[in-house]
Amino acid sequence: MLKLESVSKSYGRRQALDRVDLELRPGELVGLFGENGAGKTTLMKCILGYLDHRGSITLDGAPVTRKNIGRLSFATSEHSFFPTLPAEAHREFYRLHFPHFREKRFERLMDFFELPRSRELRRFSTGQQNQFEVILALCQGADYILMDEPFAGNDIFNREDFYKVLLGILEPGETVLLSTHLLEEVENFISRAVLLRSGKIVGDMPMMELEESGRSLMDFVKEAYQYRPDRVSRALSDLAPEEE
Ligand SMILES: Nc1ncnc2c1ncn2[C@@H]1O[C@H](COP(=O)(O)OP(=O)(O)OP(=O)(O)O)[C@@H](O)[C@H]1O
Repeated sequence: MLKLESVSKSYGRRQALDRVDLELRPGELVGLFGENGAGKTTLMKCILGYLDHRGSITLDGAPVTRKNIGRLSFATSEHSFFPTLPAEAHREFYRLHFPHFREKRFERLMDFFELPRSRELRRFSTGQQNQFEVILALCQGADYILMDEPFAGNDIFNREDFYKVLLGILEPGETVLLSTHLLEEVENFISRAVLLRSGKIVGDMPMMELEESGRSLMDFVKEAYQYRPDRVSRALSDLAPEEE
């Protein structure tokens, strides 16, 4: 289990995470939602040890260190691959460095996205780079796969099909934490929804429970955020040019 206890993070005076408690259990597919600046990326970077923070983060009871960091993988739109290497060189690198590298899955996903194996990554389109970033995170052999808006800029056909493929290939013990703004697209993929607002968890709901209550993910997010439908009309009337 990946466990966060009272995790807080500030950038100078700006508090990005405020005493976050969160447990991710093996096999869960968790959607992490929240408005721009809610703290989703910061949360993932704290889990990965990229950022100093207060509070505790443990993997099966042990702090995240060089010893167990390989159990976590990360796909980010900031990209973490080597731009001057082709896909096939990444496959070799991962095979050498990650004992649980999933080579068969790598080949299948490369075929699914129809990515060229011998072209340097910097010559991929942004969408293809995102796809490759996700492939690496899924094939590293990690138990906890963190994905931070992995498909920002990708076309809808690839994204929707991809979530179906993902459901088919994930093994029971693999856990996914996926941050995205595209609620409808992942509604049928995730098993649990976690909502962040101003660095605090304001909602945490198993999708089964949500379905049983007859509400959609969007309903849940709007409730938790106390969404105000009059916000747009108010902003427009405030911003409208004054009459002479
Ligand atoms: N390097 C940084 N320096 C200062 N403030 C930062 C830095 N990174 C993030 N922040 C601030 O921390 C808060 C949380 O940012 P974060 O990027 O984690 O949000 P997010 O939920 O991922 O947003 P988005 O959906 O827009 O990607 C925001 O107020 C942001 O301005």
